[in-house]
Amino acid sequence: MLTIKHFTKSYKGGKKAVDDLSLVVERGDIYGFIGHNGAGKTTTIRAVVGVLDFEEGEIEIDGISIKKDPVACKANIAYIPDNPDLYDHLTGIQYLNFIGDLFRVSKANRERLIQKYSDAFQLTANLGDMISSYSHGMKQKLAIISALIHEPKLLVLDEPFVGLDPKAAHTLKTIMAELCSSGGAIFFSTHVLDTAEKICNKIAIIKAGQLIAHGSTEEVKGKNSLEEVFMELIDND
Ligand SMILES: Nc1ncnc2c1ncn2[C@@H]1O[C@H](COP(=O)(O)OP(=O)(O)OP(=O)(O)O)[C@@H](O)[C@H]1O
Repeated sequence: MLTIKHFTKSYKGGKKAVDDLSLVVERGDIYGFIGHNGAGKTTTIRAVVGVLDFEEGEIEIDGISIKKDPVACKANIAYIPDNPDLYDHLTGIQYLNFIGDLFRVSKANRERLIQKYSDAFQLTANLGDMISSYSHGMKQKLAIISALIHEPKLLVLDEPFVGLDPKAAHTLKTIMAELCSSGGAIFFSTHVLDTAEKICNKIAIIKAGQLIAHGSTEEVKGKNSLEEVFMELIDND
């Protein structure tokens, strides 16, 4: 579903933010991407979803290069950034319809999916309100719903649990599991290690731009907790 081969990215004037990173996300995977602040998670994620240029390496979605055919790739991806920038002057429902138009979602599917996900996130009553009146968590929920209405094969999320209340976090976990059991895949960054340990079948740990562990959650953590393994790997130079 997602193949990253030797991805390397340097920002202007800086050292390598990500150095020779390779990993594969397969259909059905909930793949957690963890690392300390500044490790290179957002850089990798932004390159995967085609909003950040890169010179070295290759990224493919379902065998299609994100560099060569970004439009075809983006049709299959939904991306929720860590701080979604929504249009404040629209209402929630106007925004969802705007995204639905962009991805050419049929009227029937759009209505069904908006209903399903806004009910699940308890946002239905607020869809007629201006986004400018939403709390941070409500904006986060709207961004998640907008990502789901075009039924992406690959859902890419940057820190999705930040700002969500416990019920919304639980709803998101359920939706993530649903998407993967119906043949989709998820690649997401998080600092919430116990959630990653519980819901991910695969984990990658990045440190200072380099992948220092990746594989099935059992392989990566062994008999320890993910937090213990993470602390040990991050502290060892
Ligand atoms: N636009 C930019 N210009 C220059 N350097 C950048 C830019 N964006 C990120 N960096 C640098 O690249 C490195 C990786 O940053 P990145 O945002 O990918 O980390 P992260 O793992 O997502 O961190 P966090 O957990 O804090 O969100 C850091 O050293 C950061 O300072």
